[in-house]
Amino acid sequence: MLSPWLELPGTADLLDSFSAAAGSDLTLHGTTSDADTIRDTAVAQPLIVSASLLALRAILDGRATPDVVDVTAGHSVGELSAAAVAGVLDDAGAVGLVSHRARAMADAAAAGPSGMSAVVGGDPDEVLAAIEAAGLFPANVNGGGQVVAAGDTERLAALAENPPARTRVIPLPVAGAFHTPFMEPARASFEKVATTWLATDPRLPLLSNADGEDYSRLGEGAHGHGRSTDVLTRLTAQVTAPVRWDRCQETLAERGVTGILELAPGGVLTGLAKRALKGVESVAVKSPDDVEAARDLVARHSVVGAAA
Ligand SMILES: CC(C)(COP(=O)(O)OP(=O)(O)OC[C@H]1O[C@@H](n2cnc3c(N)ncnc32)[C@H](O)[C@@H]1OP(=O)(O)O)[C@@H](O)C(=O)NCCC(=O)NCCSC(=O)CC(=O)O
Repeated sequence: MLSPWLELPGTADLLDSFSAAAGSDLTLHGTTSDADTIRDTAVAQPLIVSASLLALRAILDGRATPDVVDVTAGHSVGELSAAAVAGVLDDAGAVGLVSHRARAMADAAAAGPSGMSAVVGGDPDEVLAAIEAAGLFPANVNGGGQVVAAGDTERLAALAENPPARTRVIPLPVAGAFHTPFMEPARASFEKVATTWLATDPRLPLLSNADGEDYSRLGEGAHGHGRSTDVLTRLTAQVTAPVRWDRCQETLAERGVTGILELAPGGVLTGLAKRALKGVESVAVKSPDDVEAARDLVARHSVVGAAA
């Protein structure tokens, strides 16, 4: 997963700093660990955030993010990467924080057989009703006709056997029912770490998974504490709350976004954007081979980049 990035100058040192922050050997996991090892949530989440941030630094090549990016958002675990893109967390801080999140979620997922399945297509109201009737939760509302159901494994199997009209149910390779009440023990233990984590206010517009709002437009910050506290509070709540990626995409559309860059490992969000944000150009940065296309997209679409 990380081998191609390690061929770029400076990346090995950056990854060493991420390993130190994570308290685990991410270079080993990102290069030679087997698929089962890195599928473990406790390993997967810090690896995903590391891949995103190695890609970001490669694309920026020493430039400051606010000089290039007009707005940023991340999906579930990616919301921590987005917080780093916005400068709320420094890169190693994001990897350190996500490592705590990952261990807490892995522990909570080990409590019983649970999982997640994407429901694609169909009538949105019927899909939500069917998920509820099956005793499951609409964990990720991804837009473009995709809702991820989460909960007990047997109930997910029953939904797949009896899917809502005109839908397909696609099981996801994840260890538990993330973003649902199943994760309450993880939320409670993560909260103790997250709420005191070192953070600063966003330096560019950052959208929240809770409702797609830009943090600079939220009311909480007006009540005596900074935006960084809002971000940490919402990152904690996100562990048990639905990811409203549909609303994040709606905000991107309202802001007139014309180009989207998806950081590594990359691919799922550009896939969703092709359905929900038709006509918006996107590049998924999967390996260093995509960096030139990413820079080209930024050069043609970034408003702040054009001004800088
Ligand atoms: C469901 C996916 C696997 C689908 O990805 P694909 O690359 O296969 O996408 P695709 O576009 O080819 O779609 C697969 C098939 O479904 C069909 N299809 C897709 N979307 C459709 C729609 N809206 N309506 C009708 N059909 C649809 C396609 O036509 C295709 O059919 P055909 O096969 O006939 O061509 C992906 O979008 C995904 O991973 N979504 C879930 C994202 C997510 O929420 N992850 C959970 C993260 S939890 C997490 O991260 C935990 C944490 O917080 O840390």
